[in-house]
Amino acid sequence: MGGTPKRMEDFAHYIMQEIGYKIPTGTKLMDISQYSYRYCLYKVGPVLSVSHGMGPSSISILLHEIIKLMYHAKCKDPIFFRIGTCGGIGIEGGTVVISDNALDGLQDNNYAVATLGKLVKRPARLDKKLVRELQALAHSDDPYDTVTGTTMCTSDFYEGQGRLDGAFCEYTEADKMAFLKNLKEKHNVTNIEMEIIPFAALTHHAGIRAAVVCVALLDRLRGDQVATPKEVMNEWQLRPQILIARYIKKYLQNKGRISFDGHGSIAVKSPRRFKLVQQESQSIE
Ligand SMILES: O=P(O)(O)O[C@H]1O[C@H](CO)[C@@H](O)[C@H]1O
Ligand SMILES: O=c1cc[nH]c(=O)[nH]1
Repeated sequence: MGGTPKRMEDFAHYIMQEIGYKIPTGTKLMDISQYSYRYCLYKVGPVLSVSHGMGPSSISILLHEIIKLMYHAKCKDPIFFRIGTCGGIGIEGGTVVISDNALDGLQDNNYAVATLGKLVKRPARLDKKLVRELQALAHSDDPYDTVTGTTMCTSDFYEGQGRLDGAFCEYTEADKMAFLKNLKEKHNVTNIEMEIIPFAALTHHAGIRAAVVCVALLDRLRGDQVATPKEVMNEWQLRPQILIARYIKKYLQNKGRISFDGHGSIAVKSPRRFKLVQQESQSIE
């Protein structure tokens, strides 16, 4: 999954080519969800490519629906990926970041949702092994860096990310820089985006392995505006897709029963059923 319908339509076509999936002659890939007018959804064999919009609320709704869909479709061991864009902190534009930890705008690593008038918190955890597997698939001859780091999730692009160029701004450049440097130095934050907290929390709650791979559109220590030309940004947005396609290809070549140990060798593991948790104490298999 990723933010925009266009990216996820492109990914559907790209992954179809990468895994050699054929659809019947005379047919074409369709957006199964086109009449929802909310998200796009493409199915390419064992891969679903779906857009989630912007921000925690949007992805949270989508995740509830996709987790239910996986459950009713009796999927075993699904893996969820978010392929996105982000602002980097102290990294070059074009760098790919695999998230190994998630924090919200208050540097908490829980997803807090007001539920029946009370704040319910769920831990936002990512699968560290999946992070290592993905990092092992970055090629040394890729013409860009692929790094691992903590990702901050905000519910706003402007004030939420300390930008000075929104409609309102009641802090100074110095305040912003102090905030960003503190994120980097004290909390090891490498990048900022807007969905990782619900993504990590809801997949973890369901027992689904999940990872977030984003390309940095800029270095926030150098500015706020995304001034990179469109063609360059479009090329950058392919980078997370390339990494995830490498993973999917390797996974399918090994019949879905593999794990990478980070050194190129493969270990067989048994498939798991994931949980659809309906109440805290009750999980349905
Ligand atoms: O490029 P996507 O996947 O939308 O991700 C990032 O871009 C959007 C903000 O421009 C937010 O959704 C943020 O998380
Ligand atoms: O700075 C950025 C760039 C992309 N997405 C974000 O959320 N922030």
